[in-house]
Amino acid sequence: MIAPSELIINPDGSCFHLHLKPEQLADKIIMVGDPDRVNTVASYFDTKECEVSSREFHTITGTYKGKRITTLSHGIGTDNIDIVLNELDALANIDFASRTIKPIFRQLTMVRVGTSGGLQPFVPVGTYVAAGKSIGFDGVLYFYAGSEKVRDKAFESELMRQLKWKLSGIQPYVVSADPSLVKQITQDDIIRGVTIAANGFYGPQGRKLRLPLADPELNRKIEAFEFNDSRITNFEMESSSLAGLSALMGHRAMTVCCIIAGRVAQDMNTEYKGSMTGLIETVLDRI
Ligand SMILES: O=P(O)(O)O[C@H]1O[C@H](CO)[C@@H](O)[C@H]1O
Ligand SMILES: O=c1cc[nH]c(=O)[nH]1
Repeated sequence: MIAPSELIINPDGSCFHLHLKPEQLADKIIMVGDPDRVNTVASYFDTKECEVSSREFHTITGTYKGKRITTLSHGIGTDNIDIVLNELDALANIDFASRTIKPIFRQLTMVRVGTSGGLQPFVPVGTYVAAGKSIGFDGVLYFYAGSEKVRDKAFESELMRQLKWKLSGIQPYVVSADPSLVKQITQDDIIRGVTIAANGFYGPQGRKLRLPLADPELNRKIEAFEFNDSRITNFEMESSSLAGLSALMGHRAMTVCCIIAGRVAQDMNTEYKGSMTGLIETVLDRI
């Protein structure tokens, strides 16, 4: 039995942060950072079954063209993904009444639809980029046993070498999104890239406002990095722990982003919400 302090169930039978009950979760999940983007995704639904809001976690479950889908916001950062993934997995695979793991595994399919900063001239503002691989600047995955089974050690070594890594205490890790899901969602019209999930928006993505950066050359080295014909395409803030934890748990997950900041051309689309709708429609159709 999993103790009440470890799997926290609210008095209404919902999980601690998401405030969702097991029966409110669909097998297909569209995740977004911004709680308001959940409304955009759900505006395409034909039916709406439930809507729950708690902190930055806003969830709507409904149907789209006959498919039952849950859309939920995870807020910003890989640490939030730790909460969201563990609670979604608990909703699917732990019996809340007996607090025991269910004998039959239920697999979830999760697509995160996010915004991102582009790092190459071939992914200008407005491009959709899927994270075939994610580089985690965070440390969430290291707290779970067996992380080495889902990490790409060769890629990690090459990254440390080419980036002449200087930031002590941070060891970037590399994980893959679910390959069959990436194929299903990207088909032949969405770029498959390598995405850095940074543990911050400013310094960790090489943005200098008032504070100087520890390695001011890091973005230049990231942009020049090349390994096995792949380049690092974009920055966002969740894809690494999403791909890594899902792989450890046995779920299918991936991230696809719309580029809203061109870090090479130094341009920005502050009116990006309109360009997210095309990506949301594509993911709804293909999930
Ligand atoms: O637009 P979302 O989905 O939030 O994604 C990106 O935008 C946020 C930073 O502005 C981070 O969450 C990053 O991953
Ligand atoms: O530059 C960007 C834009 C959106 N989200 C990020 O994390 N970085």
